[in-house]
Amino acid sequence: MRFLHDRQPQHDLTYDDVFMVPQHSTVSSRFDVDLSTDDGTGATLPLVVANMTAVAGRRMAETVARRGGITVLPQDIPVEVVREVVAHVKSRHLVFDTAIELAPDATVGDALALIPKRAHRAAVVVEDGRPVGVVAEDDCGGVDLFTQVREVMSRTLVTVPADTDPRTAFDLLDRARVRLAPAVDADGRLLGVLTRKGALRATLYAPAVDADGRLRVAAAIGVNGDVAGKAAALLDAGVDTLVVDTAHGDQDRMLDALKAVRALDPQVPVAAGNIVSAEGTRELVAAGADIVKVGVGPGAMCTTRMMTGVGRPQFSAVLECAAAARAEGARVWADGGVRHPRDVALALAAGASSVMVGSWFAGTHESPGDLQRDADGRAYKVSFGMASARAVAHRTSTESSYDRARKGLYEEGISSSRMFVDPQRPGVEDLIDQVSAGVRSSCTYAGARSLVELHENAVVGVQSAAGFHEGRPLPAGW
Ligand SMILES: NC(=O)C1=CN([C@@H]2O[C@H](COP(=O)(O)OP(=O)(O)OC[C@H]3O[C@@H](n4cnc5c(N)ncnc54)[C@H](OP(=O)(O)O)[C@@H]3O)[C@@H](O)[C@H]2O)C=CC1
Ligand SMILES: Nc1nc2c(ncn2[C@@H]2O[C@H](COP(=O)(O)O)[C@@H](O)[C@H]2O)c(=O)[nH]1
Ligand SMILES: [K+]
Repeated sequence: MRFLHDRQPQHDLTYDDVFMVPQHSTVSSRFDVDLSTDDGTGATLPLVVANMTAVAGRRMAETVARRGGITVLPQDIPVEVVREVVAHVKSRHLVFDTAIELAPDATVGDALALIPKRAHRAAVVVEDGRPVGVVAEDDCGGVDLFTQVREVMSRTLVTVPADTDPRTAFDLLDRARVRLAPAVDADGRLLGVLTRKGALRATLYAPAVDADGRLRVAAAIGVNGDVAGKAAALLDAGVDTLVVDTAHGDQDRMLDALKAVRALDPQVPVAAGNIVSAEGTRELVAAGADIVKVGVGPGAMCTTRMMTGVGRPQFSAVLECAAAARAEGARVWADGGVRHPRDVALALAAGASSVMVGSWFAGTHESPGDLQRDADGRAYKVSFGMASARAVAHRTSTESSYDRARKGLYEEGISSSRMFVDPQRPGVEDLIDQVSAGVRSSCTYAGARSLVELHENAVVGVQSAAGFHEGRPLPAGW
């Protein structure tokens, strides 16, 4: 990446401060762009879901890995639960979404409680392991909550045989004019659900899979306690990337933690952070990090900059740290502050191998929280920061009352925020579609067929607030 007219900026910049200038391109289609990362994680899409309790759970991990990204399970989850989640994610089908299964005598109330947990917004009614009907939200209107689902389900079933290729499945669903169909094995047993969009996506994305062809998932540990023991347990559980995470990554505890993890000879990439300087990057790489997590203060749930005055505008932090990491053969993830596809493209242009997203993905069906509605009926999920009083209280629940009270003083995150679900893009895959479309397009504007070429070719200029404002759409006119 170079700056327009080779003018070096006089101050640090964030995503809103910069823009990319189109370059001559020989890439004739956005579908010709390869978005695979080169950081050893096996991701075919440069997105990492942040290790935040309100964002990253099993459902998110499965869905994002199916489209090529990676989810980092938070450090606050007990190891035995991580083990169970990893096994679950690795048992998921690479094409079909996991169905909500209901017995015919389950109630409409059961269906309505479970359907919001799936972006495809339906449940499959199953008898002896075989689908006998589908219940969508619309089928549940105007009946008592204790009505059995067998009375409201649609019985005209289109099923997709297991070995159908996604393009054929798309045509099958299109011709049958159904939005979704249960997928079945040769004995007619339920394997999952395929929507028309899911079939289309299966032709566009490649799942992030391990050497055995199973979906990949990462997990985080902190820098306190028995770091080696916890890391060994996570590796044994089968995590595909280990993330060592703390607010101030450039500290002795982190270097000790990294050395302890390295001593285990993990056969998976190790990410560590957070830092925002070239020196910090070099230290973490020297201590054993393959990937360095960059970002202090840009996160949506993060109050660090207001509390401490510490941090660094994220675009400059990523640019400097990515150069330092690449010089040592390592990579960086740009962590935090991503609110638009453009932010992802700019972080990749600056040299990040992948981009971490937290809060933006909290407001989707796949995040762990329950869907709630405000007084105007707008759907939302609750999000909170990992250094918020809420998260700290949870993390320290086994410590003495005195220690908990002491730690409770150092709050650097928001404890409760409403992340509204975009009615046009309620699922994380809808947001992934948007990011992937935006970044593929950025690459062709930069004449790049891959993310490496995007970083090499990108020409970035600095803009005023008016320049940024000019780029915003005006859906309501002016
Ligand atoms: N990217 C960002 O900007 C930030 C991210 N976070 C996220 O919050 C989560 C919790 O992280 P964290 O607060 O580090 O908690 P941890 O439980 O990981 O503890 C951090 C350790 O570092 C010590 N420490 C020393 N200086 C600091 C400092 N300035 N800030 C925090 N800890 C310090 C703490 O000791 P003692 O408590 O005795 O001081 C403690 O032992 C992580 O997921 C992290 O990524 C949190 C803040 C900023
Ligand atoms: N200072 C704090 N930073 C936090 C907290 N919880 C998470 N984070 C950081 O934010 C990113 C995600 O950023 P987002 O803009 O996509 O939400 C995450 O990976 C952490 O680095 C917190 O409580 N305080
Ligand atoms: K912030």
